[in-house]
Amino acid sequence: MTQPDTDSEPDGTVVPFRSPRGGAVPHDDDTGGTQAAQPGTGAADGEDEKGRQILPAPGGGEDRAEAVPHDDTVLQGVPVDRADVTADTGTYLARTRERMAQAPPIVHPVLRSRRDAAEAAAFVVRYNAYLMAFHTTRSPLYVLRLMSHSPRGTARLVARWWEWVVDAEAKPVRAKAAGSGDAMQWITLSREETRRTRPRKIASAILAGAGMITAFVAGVALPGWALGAGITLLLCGLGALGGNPDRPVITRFVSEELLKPLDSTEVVEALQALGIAKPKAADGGLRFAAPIMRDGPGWRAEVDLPPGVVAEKLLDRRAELAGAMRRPLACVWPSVGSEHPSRVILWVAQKDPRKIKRVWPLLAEGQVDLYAEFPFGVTPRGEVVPLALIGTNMLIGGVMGSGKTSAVLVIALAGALDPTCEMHVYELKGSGDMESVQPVCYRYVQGDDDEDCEQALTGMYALEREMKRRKKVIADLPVEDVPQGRKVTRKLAEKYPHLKLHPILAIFDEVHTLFEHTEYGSPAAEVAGRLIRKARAYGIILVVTTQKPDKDSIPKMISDNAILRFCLAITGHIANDLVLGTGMYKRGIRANIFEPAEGDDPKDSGTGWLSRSATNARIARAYFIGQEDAREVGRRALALRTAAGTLSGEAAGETVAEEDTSTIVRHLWEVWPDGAEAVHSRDLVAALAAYRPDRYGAWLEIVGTTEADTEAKRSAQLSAALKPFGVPTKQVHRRDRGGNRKGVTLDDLRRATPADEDA
Ligand SMILES: Nc1ncnc2c1ncn2[C@@H]1O[C@H](COP(=O)(O)OP(=O)(O)OP(=O)(O)O)[C@@H](O)[C@H]1O
Repeated sequence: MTQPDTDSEPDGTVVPFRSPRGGAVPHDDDTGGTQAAQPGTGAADGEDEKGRQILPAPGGGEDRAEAVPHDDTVLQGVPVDRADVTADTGTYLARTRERMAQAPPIVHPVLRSRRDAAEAAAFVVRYNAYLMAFHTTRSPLYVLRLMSHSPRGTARLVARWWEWVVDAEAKPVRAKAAGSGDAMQWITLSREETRRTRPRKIASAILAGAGMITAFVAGVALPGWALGAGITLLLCGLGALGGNPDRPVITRFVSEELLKPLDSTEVVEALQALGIAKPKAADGGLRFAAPIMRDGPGWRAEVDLPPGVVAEKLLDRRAELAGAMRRPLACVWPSVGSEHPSRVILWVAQKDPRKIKRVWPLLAEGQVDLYAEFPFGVTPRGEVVPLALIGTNMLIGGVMGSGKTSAVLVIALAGALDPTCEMHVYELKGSGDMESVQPVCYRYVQGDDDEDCEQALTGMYALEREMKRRKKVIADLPVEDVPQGRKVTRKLAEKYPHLKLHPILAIFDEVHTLFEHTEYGSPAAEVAGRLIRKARAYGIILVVTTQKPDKDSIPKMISDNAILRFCLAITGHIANDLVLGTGMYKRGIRANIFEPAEGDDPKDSGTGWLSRSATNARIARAYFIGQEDAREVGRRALALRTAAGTLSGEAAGETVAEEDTSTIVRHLWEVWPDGAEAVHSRDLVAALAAYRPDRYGAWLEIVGTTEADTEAKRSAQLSAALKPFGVPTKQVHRRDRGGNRKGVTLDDLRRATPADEDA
């Protein structure tokens, strides 16, 4: 398909034609654009035939009646699209600039990157070697096929020779002369025929004789192999003359999906099939912004969709697009271009990425430094996607079979391979997919029962306590040790090993199991919210995964404060934005373009949008590490830690202390003044903070603009914490404590206390 030449002049010539009443209409032959409404075109008054508006002639208004008379006189319109107004794009400079902007690069893109050039060269060599081997193995078949055509070749050769010997070309002329009764002409033609054919007949006889003698001598004198080769050659030669175009001798190598380069016809036809390009136009109303070119291990097309069609439309229909192109889903990657909303960047892989085995570079050897990057996955183009976790936290979301577990396993194994990293793993699916890292974990919990959720909650409390410990020790350090602010850095961790500031990787797989728990869900959401906001500064990396990205399964605090986000296949824009952040769906960062695994077909499993922000989002497929390989890595990690002496917690055979999971209701009973029917929130907050500073001490740090505001804010914290347990705060009167104030009544507290708990 050729592209429209945007630089050329309009094709048509503008000719004067009659006004509705027969008057000639003047035209502006520079632009070709000044045309008046023709009779029968249906164009409205004040519009040309293309619907462009025509203004009344200068001096319009009152004078319009004169300028556009209702008789045969000429229409004096001035086009809205005036040549002088659009002159900017018409000048040589403007046109040349536009041309230059679209000019192909001087150095072919493949040659710009050493990696691309090497890959292209290797590919060409591989391809030609393959072709050679392919045809060489089939050459005996080709010879047989050729020989099978030899009878037809012989017949063709004999027929042609005979026609030449008898001068068959001249036969109709001689027959005509014989029919016309012109004796002189006939005699002349006969003589001529004899003169031409006699030497041919003699030559043929000699050749036939020589041929027979040669055949006889060869048959007698030549060895069998030479005779055989000669006959084969002769038959092949005759076979070549008897070729049939419908039965080619050479097997053509055709691969629909593998090597078919992307071309504009394919793009246009696919978009037409989807109803996005115009059905009848040869170019589908599309415009190719740049020539289709090789881009890494695939091709890249930049297409402007027809006016009014936005590129986002195509994102939602990736599977249909791949179907229309007859290419595997994993090969077709549309994205929205940055120039304007109708620009599509279509990247098509040359080979199905799922069939390219990508091995995690750390599978067989190597260690990880969690303060630096480690390989997490690959882009559809095959580029390695690194991940740096220190100073961040991560939210991974996706439907069942989207590949969350395998993605988080890469992270867990990376953590395991850093001997300094303390691993806390809560695998709340209970499938055992993370067992490979258990031997190196400080704390490992697997299962989705109540006690597993309880342990996950206590784990969160323990992390919060550790965070506070680190915060305190860092706050006590001299300022020159923390020039970049009071946070954990590698330098700090190495300088003060006794302070134990090593990285902690805490993974909560399928965390919705915990957040949805009737008893532990609410306190877990609270503590997780605090951890996700603050822990990263202290070297504690929180990674949570969920297969239920909805507001009940991911607390707002987490979806709002997650830094790294990996959104695998999901359904709908709400889930998309919960995992990736508000507004991402609108910006075209859409994870509903991925398909989760179906049966044995992994489809897009493991593939998702990895983002830090809207401008830093890319599609990545996490490395897939099979369970056997993962166990091998786990064994290596154990050996590394044993050698480094960094095994701790359960991995070192210690019993990790059980945390207190008692609820705020229990704590209220502990601090409740004997005999009081009601207690003010202000007093309860102070009592709770004194009783359990690790849990409630933070409330006293809340400060408002006035004393009353401070009190109100702290009381609000208490109300929020009691709400999940059904304990309301309301106006209560205590004469001895300042009269009317917000507080809790003993009755309400009793009602919220489980029957088996002794008040
Ligand atoms: N990166 C990947 N590359 C190739 N295949 C993958 C990848 N990740 C996952 N798969 C395939 O998809 C299947 C489902 O993956 P996984 O169990 O990780 O999904 P999940 O989202 O955790 O599912 P569920 O929520 O049901 O536990 C795996 O069995 C595997 O075959």
